[in-house]
Amino acid sequence: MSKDILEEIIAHKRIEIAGQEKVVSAAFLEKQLGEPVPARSLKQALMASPTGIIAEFKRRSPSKGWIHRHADAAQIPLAYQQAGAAALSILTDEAYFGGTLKDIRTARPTVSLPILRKDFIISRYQLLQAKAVQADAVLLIASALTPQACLTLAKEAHALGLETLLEIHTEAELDYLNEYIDVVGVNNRHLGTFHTDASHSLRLAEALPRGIVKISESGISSPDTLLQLREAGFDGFLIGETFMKTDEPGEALSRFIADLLTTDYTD
Ligand SMILES: O=C(O)c1ccccc1NCC(=O)[C@H](O)[C@H](O)COP(=O)(O)O
Repeated sequence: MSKDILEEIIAHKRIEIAGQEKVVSAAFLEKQLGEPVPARSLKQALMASPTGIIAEFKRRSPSKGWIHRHADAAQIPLAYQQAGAAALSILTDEAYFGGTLKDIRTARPTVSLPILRKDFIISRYQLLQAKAVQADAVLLIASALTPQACLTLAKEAHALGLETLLEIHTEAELDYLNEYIDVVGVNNRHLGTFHTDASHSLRLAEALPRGIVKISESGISSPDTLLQLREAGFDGFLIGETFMKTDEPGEALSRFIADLLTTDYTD
């Protein structure tokens, strides 16, 4: 993704949110929510899980086009859970990723795992939407926000009972960390070229603060890579395309975990 495309996505998002707010106001959404319901904790799920895999539901991407055009949100998240995922990520951006908030609403009653709303969050309205469909955590992308906006959104997310995943790509973006961030993720996807390189996380690992749950995101396609990342201190691994490009993403995750366990024990 070029920086221009990130800017394009964010510009589109602003227009999209303004349109949505005209149809369903923030005040209406807030009223629907009632008392804050505690989220299923992504952080705790990652710490407790033997795999640490956050399995992603992703129909398309700006880098690859359609990956799994007719993916069913009533079937794949459940299959991921049955295969041994630690948590789920559901892309809700429609224009660039072919997802919708409805995908979380559909998946929620079928699974007990924490669900991350994966989107380009730039306003409190999107946090209300996330809560309304019973997501448990939201993504905050450093390169799409200022540190102050990140702090404000993370604080508001907590007030609504949502956990936060801060995504960084550079060491400098560690400045975005604040007391309301629950998990920090290193994105292996280069924002200028779309190139994904899991060793990017290995290079940044030393710079990450101790005592925070850490995940590595994007471009993870083998158990070997996951084990190297785990060795370097990562607790979680966000994986989408590796599973979604197959006909049966849940079975692909099952095979991945079986290979992971075999590799782990024979090391
Ligand atoms: O996937 C993309 O092409 C992409 C482009 C621009 C911004 C974000 C993008 N992906 C969102 C994600 O964070 C990934 O879906 C997630 O990290 C999983 O990555 P992968 O395992 O490589 O599908």
